[in-house]
Amino acid sequence: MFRSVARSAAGKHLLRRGYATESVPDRKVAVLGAAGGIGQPLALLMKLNPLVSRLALYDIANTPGVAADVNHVNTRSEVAGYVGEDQLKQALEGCDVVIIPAGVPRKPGMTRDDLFNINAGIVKGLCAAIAKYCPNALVNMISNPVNSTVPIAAEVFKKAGTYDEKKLFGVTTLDVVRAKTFYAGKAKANVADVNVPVVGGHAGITILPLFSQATPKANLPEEDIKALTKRTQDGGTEVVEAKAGKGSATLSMAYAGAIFADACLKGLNGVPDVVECSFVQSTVTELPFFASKVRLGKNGVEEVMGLGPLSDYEQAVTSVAIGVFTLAASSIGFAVVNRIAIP
Ligand SMILES: NC(=O)C1=CN([C@@H]2O[C@H](COP(=O)(O)OP(=O)(O)OC[C@H]3O[C@@H](n4cnc5c(N)ncnc54)[C@H](O)[C@@H]3O)[C@@H](O)[C@H]2O)C=CC1
Ligand SMILES: O=C([O-])CC(=O)C(=O)O
Repeated sequence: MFRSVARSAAGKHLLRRGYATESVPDRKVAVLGAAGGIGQPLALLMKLNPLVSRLALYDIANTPGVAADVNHVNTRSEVAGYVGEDQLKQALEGCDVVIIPAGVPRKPGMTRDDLFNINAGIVKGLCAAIAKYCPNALVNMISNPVNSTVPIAAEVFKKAGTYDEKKLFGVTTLDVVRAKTFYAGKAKANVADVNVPVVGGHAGITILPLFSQATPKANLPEEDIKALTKRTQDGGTEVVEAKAGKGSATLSMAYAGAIFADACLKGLNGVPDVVECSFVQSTVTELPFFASKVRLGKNGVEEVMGLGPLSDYEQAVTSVAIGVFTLAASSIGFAVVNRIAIP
């Protein structure tokens, strides 16, 4: 449904923000896990996004308060809070984009895989509801371990007969955000001008920043590239340790999640050349899911882009990461089939 807002206050705001269109489509976005550490700032950032007309905030507790709070912000969207499974249907119906940061975060000493048992069950339940109530929505999976929660979501959607590989995304934008920040610091570049693709997955050495393709070019020495790569791969752990038991990245993740959801909305609205890195179904390597640059369009993924030219170092770390993935894939398969009862 299209609603002309060009002459309204919201329309003028959109024009000022560079979203110049005669009419802006109505778009409903849901955040599942909206009362959490990521969910709350992400709810605020999505409320600030002029492309959103309805914002549904769902959690198992506390969303009425978050929704009442965020709803007073002076932007276009109407915000509603939904709490508990009974209200999941209402939260999801009519959604164009569903963002999932529901699930437990890491504590120091844990890997993302340690979250699997709890988060796989949470994601499975939420995806079953998505299949039922908004099967055409783009799903932005934030819950960890992303390398496993995305294949689990795919399995749930396949069983429900709603799977569309163009509509399922593992959100790896925080890896890109970190790679840009760290590179800008080392290259003494303005971070706003920096671009760094990050491919692979979202855990330790599966996170592969491609600094050889970073712009602006800085010709950093090999040891700097190795240090930047390691820092990007360990970025999540850096935050987990600094928070010392109080969770993992929330604010930078909300920022990254908002960037990715905005890109999805722009793609849906037909904005050309919207490209972000994401963990998607892929034929770029032999692995079924892999993060790489993805062109977003009116149906979600329009093109999964290749890796481009890799340096010798990047080729070596990519081979190692693919090995790790292949090993893990057997356990993901086992988990999906045997440990998680797919409806
Ligand atoms: N993809 C990425 O780059 C990143 C992913 N994460 C992951 O995001 C997830 C959330 O992290 P935080 O927000 O810090 O955790 P949190 O514990 O602060 O919030 C999680 C929220 O999920 C809710 N929740 C639990 N079960 C639910 C269900 N069945 N339905 C709806 N909501 C449910 C909880 O009530 C809570 O409000 C974690 O798994 C974390 O590892 C965190 C940072 C980066
Ligand atoms: O490290 C974690 O557990 C959370 C996360 O995925 C990140 O910050 O990249």
